[in-house]
Amino acid sequence: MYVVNSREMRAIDHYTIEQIGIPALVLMENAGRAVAEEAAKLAGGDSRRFAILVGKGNNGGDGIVAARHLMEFGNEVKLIYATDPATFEHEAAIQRDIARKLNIPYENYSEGSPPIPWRDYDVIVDALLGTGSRGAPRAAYAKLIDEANGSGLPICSLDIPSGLDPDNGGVHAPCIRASCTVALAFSKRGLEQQPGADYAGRVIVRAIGIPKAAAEQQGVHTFRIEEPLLSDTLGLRNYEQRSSDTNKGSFGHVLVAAGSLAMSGAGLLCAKAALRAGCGLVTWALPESWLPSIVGQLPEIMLRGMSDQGLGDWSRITPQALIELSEKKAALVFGPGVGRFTDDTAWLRELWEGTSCPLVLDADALNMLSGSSSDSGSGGFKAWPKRSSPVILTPHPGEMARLCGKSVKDIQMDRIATARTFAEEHGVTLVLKGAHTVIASPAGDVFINPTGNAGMATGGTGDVLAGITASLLAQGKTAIQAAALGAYLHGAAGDRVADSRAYKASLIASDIIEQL
Ligand SMILES: NC(=O)C1=CN([C@@H]2O[C@H](COP(=O)(O)OP(=O)(O)OC[C@H]3O[C@@H](n4cnc5c(N)ncnc54)[C@H](OP(=O)(O)O)[C@@H]3O)[C@@H](O)[C@H]2O)[C@@H](O)CC1
Ligand SMILES: [K+]
Repeated sequence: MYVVNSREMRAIDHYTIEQIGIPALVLMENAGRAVAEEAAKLAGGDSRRFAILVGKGNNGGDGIVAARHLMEFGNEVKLIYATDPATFEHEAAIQRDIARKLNIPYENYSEGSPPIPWRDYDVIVDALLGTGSRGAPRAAYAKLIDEANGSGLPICSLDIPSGLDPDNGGVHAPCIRASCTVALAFSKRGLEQQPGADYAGRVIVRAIGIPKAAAEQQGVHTFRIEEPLLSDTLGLRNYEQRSSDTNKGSFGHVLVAAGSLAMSGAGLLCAKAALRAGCGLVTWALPESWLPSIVGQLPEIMLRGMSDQGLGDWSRITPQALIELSEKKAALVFGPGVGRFTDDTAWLRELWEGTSCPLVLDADALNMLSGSSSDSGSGGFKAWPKRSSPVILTPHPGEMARLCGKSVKDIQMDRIATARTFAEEHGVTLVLKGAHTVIASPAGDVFINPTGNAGMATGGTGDVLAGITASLLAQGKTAIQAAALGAYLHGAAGDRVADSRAYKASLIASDIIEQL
C-alpha cells in the first residue's frame, strides 16, 4: 500500500481533480462519508452524541460532511469551529453553508471560550488539521486539542491526528491522541513512524475515489508491506510455493560467519534462523578453539572451525580463509557477535572485495564500516569498489547513527528519508531496524514493515533477522525482496509468539525462530 507525504498527496489530489476530472466536492463527500462510517463503528451503536472539531481547511470540510452523514445515521452532532466559519473558503465554505441550511448545531470556539461540556458527548471527531498542517497547532486549535485529550472520550482523527507532522511522524505540542485515524486514499508517512503511529491509534485507510494510478503517476515509491504488496509490488507471488522435484541443493547454501567465545549465541541464533527460513544448507564458520563446545547443539548445521591461534575470536582469522570458504555459497552473513579487532575495517574491505556472493552485514560488521566512514579523507565505504552482487546492511538506530556520523535522535527524526538517502548514496539495501522497520533499496524504493512488537526489543532478535535475510537471498530472492520479506516474516513470527504467551514481554529470540 502506498504511503505518501503531504507534497505527494497535494500533487495526487491536484492530478485527480484537474487531469482525471473527479470534482473536489466528490472526493470530500466520499471522505466525509468514510469517516462517518468509521466514527459510528467506534461509537458502537445508534443515537450517540458526536462533537466534530472543525478547522478552516479541507480537513475541516471533510469533518462537516462526516457530521452530515452521522446525523443521517441517526446520531446527534455538534460542529465546533476552531476558526470563525465566516472566513472559510472554497469547498469548506460550501460545506459550512450546507450545514447551516440543514440546521446542524454549531458553536464558534475561540481561545477565550469556556471549556466544552464534554459529558454531553460520546465520541469526538478530530477534523482540525490535516496534511496542510504546518508547525505546532496555534491559538484555539491548541486549546481545543488539549481539552479533547483531557476529555477521556474516544477520538476518531480525520486523515491524521491534529498536531502530528504529516511527513516524519513527529508530534507537536499539543497533538491529538486518537483511538483511531481514518487515513484518506493512502496512508501518510507520519502515521507510519514513531511517535506518530502511537498517537494515531488504529489506522484505517479508506478509499475516496482517488485511483491508485494517480499515486503511480506522481512517482510515489514508499510502501507499507502487506500480503498483497508482497506479491504485487515486490513480485513475490506465491513466495512459499516450491516445485516438488527438488533437493537441498536447490535452495541455496548460506555461510554464516558469526560468534566469538563471549558471544557464541549470536552465531547459533543466526545459523539456526537461516536454516529455519528455508535455505537448503547452512555452514557456520566460527573460531576453532570453541567449536567443540558447539558440536551436537545444531545437528542440521555444518560447522567449520577457522584457525584462531587459540584466542576464540576473529582477530587472527584471515579474510582469505573466509573468502575461500564463501566460494559456491549462495549468501554470506557476517557480523553477529564477532566483536571488534585491530584493523578490522581493512579486514572487512578485503572480504568485501574478495567475495562474490550476496552479503548481509550486521552488528559489528556495521561498526567496522563506520570505521571506514570516520577515516578522514577516505570517502568512507562509499569509495570502496562496487560489488557485482548485492549487499544488505541491517543497522539498529545506534549503528545507523555511527554509519551516518549523526545522533540517534537525528536518525529517528525521519527514518524514511534517512534510510532512502543512505541506500541511494551507498548503493546498498538498507534495513533500518526498530518499531516500523524501514527497508530501502539503492533505487530509492522504501518499504515500511508493520509487523513486530515491543517484546522483540531483546538480545538476539537482530541475529535472527540477519540469518533469515541471508536465507531468503540464498533462495534466489533479490536483495529488496529478501530484506522486506525477511523483516515482515521476522515481525510476524514475533507477533505469533506474543499472542501465545501470558506475558508478551517474555519473548526471547529463539522463540521467533520456532514460530517461523
Ligand atoms: N484537496 C482535496 O480534494 C482533498 C483533501 N482532503 C482533505 O484535505 C486535507 C488537507 O487540506 P488542506 O490542504 O486544506 O489543509 P488542512 O490540513 O485542512 O488545513 C490547513 C489550514 O489550517 C491552517 N493551519 C495550518 N497549520 C496550522 C496550525 N499549526 N495551527 C493552526 N492552523 C493551521 C492553515 O491556515 P493558515 O493558518 O495558513 O491561514 C490552513 O489553511 C487532508 O488532510 C484531507 O483531510 C482529502 O479529503 C482528499 C481530497
Ligand atoms: K485531523
